[in-house]
Amino acid sequence: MRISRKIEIDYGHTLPNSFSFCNQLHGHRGVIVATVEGKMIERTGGDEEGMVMDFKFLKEIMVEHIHDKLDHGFAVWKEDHEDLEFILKRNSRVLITDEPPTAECLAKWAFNQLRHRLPEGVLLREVRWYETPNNWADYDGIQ
Ligand SMILES: Nc1nc2c(c(=O)[nH]1)N=C([C@H](O)[C@H](O)COP(=O)(O)OP(=O)(O)OP(=O)(O)O)CN2
Repeated sequence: MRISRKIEIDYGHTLPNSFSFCNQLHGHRGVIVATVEGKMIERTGGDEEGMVMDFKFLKEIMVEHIHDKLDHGFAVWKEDHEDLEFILKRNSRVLITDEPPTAECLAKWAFNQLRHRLPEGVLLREVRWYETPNNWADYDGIQ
């Protein structure tokens, strides 16, 4: 059985090598959907009976490890020295990425933020990162 939880964050980024306006400092309303898989809990009378895991706990993990790291912050590529220097002076919430902070990169980052933080028996299957309502990336831990 698979269940999914969505959170939304506001963040800035830039793709300095992009030929389009994506090379500007700009912001997005990011939507992140985590899909987890497990068996429905059968403990009779338990508070998670009939659930893979409580949506509430999945939300808490996503808020702590994704929202609270990037909401109202800025994602900057470690090789983008000029912007990195400016953003580190200006912002207290900065996510420094190994690759340009595309939707693909951020989906992978979010997946790795969650993968080892789920309850026993619950597997993270996929993270979907919407950069805009029309553009998104899916990462399943493999490619
Ligand atoms: N594979 C990727 N391509 C692009 C990425 C990305 O992360 N991965 N990012 C961008 C830009 O940052 C930008 O946010 C996308 O802009 P745009 O295509 O204009 O998005 P819209 O949804 O506003 O476009 P509509 O045409 O209005 O749907 C570029 N490429």
